[in-house]
Amino acid sequence: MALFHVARYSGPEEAGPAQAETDTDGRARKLLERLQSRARERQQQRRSAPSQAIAEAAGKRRRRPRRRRRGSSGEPESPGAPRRKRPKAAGSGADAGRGDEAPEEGAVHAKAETVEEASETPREGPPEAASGAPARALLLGGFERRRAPKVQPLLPTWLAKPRRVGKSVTEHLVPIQDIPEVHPDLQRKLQAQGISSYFPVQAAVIPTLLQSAAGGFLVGRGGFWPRDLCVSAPTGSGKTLAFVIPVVQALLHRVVCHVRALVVLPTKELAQQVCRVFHIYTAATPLHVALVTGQKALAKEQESLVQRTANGYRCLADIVVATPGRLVDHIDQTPGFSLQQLRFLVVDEADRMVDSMHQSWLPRVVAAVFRCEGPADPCALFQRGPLRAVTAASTCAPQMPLQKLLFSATLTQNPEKLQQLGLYQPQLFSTGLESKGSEGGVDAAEDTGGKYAFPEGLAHHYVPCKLSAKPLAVLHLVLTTQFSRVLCFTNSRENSHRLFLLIQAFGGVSVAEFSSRHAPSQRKKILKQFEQGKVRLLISTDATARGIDVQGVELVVNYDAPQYARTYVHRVGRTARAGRAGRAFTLLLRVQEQKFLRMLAGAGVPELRRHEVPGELLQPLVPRYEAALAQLERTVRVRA
Ligand SMILES: Nc1ncnc2c1ncn2[C@@H]1O[C@H](COP(=O)(O)OP(=O)(O)OP(=O)(O)O)[C@@H](O)[C@H]1O
Repeated sequence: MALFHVARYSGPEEAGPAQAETDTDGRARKLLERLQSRARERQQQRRSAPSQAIAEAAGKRRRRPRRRRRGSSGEPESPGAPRRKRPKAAGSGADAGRGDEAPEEGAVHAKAETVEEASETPREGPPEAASGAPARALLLGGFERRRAPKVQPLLPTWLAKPRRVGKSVTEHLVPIQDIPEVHPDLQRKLQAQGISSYFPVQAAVIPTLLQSAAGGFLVGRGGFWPRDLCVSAPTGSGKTLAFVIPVVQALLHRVVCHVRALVVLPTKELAQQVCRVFHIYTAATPLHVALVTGQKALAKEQESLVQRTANGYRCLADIVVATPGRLVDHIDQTPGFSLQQLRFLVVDEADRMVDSMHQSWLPRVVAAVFRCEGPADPCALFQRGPLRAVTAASTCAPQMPLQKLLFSATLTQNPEKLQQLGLYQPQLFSTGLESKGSEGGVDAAEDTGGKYAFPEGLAHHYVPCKLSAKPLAVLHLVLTTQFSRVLCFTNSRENSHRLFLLIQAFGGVSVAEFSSRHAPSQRKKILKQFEQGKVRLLISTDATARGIDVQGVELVVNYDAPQYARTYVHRVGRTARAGRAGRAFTLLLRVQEQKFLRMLAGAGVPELRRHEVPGELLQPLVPRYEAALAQLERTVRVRA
């Protein structure tokens, strides 16, 4: 498939031939001057040295057996043969011209030998050689270190110049009626969900996708494939509907049920959430949505995907929402499960999914899409094959394209990573503040920086505190703020568990724990309780950091500081969604402060406020906290 061009770095080799020549000339001239000055020094030394020493040195040298000269072929020269011209001495222009790099060790010795040999053999020319001056090997090198030129990031045009999308989800919204391309039934459903306007990312992406799907399941006018889409917009800005609406509309008038849209997400909970949204917008349509995440037994999932008939298998799902592992299981093990009619491949949380490419789920999906069973029928009405050049022959039978749609709040700008997705003429929609690099590297900022966009209603704080005071600080934040739903993140499931037990023992706060310690069904139940407000404080690992949309989360606490800016963006993005307000607090040890502040500055956090929690405020909690600690200790001892 024709990909975008990756020309990532313009290093010194890209400085151009003229520049390279100038560099070489400059170095050659420098070397020549150096050698000439050394020759002058030697001459002066010889003039001042006592003639006796010179004679001795000359005598000693004369006693050494003379080497036999060999031709370049390695054969001894015949006595009658004319003497070949000796290689020029080190100071000659030819050598100087070659000396633009510091020679390797072996090369130095070889050169030294040549120079010594030259001084042994009488020759015409410089008088010092004839006078039998002491031979000294001339070692080249010792050139001053030059700073390597700064590497400029070079982005492909589509990444460097994205289509800008408004960041605010409270201003300049587009009323639903202003995009008449959206089917009236879908408009009605949107309104029934309380949605009267499109958020900026939806207003930009929905019409673009609908236009590219105007040719139904076939390629567009002129035989051209639709472009793949990448969307980078803040957390809670409505990316889900930006793909749900156009996908549902494009499939509305399908006649035969086949898997035509596949949505791949990193976690089961996220897949469930997206599946719920699809169910809302496909209700009262002939479209079927299937969820394959491994939450149910494989056989149960197979029943929702295919049905055995007298003639083979019948597909039961138009839209499949899946996690990558389980999807591959079905490709391998579900008879009759076919992706050969797939039109849309949606990759949500795309940067995370790129990281999981080692599972090779994407090549498996692409292979399943373009799988050819038996010899290709040249008279087939529709053709399916990987992208090729548009020719008269290729356009005579209608083609079915595969369009990839990537969504994330922290979409990677690393072209090498994105290239793994095999995008076709991608188009980027972004709310990002700055592009990390630019086309041609002219105004490139930095290599790995890049700023993320954050929800406008989100206030960022950090709380400096000691390790031992961290649980107390969490309790203080929860008890003093009176927020009804607080999400607290730790870096490991052990930390989550310990903090949960401690706060449970402390009492007074309805608390629950969410991590891979729990079975999927338990996790589902816990999330539901949190959504319903039955649990006030949910202590979680990063399992809920991405995509989870729980209404009414007003406070996010990072009990453990996140290690990466990307993690921070997703964690704090669980609050201040869809234009609402929210607050994020990160507890920091003194040693973490500097690095964390630098990381957030690089990530583009608009304002990070320091929030001191004085010891006096924690003091009233201490007796109960110590009792809880003692109780926890007893519990741990009993379990051990
Ligand atoms: N046009 C709209 N008007 C009002 N609310 C909306 C609109 N579009 C989406 N929402 C609501 O905004 C919330 C966040 O949407 P969504 O989950 O799609 O965000 P997201 O951009 O995918 O976030 P994340 O990056 O965290 O996954 C949801 O509760 C959704 O119902």
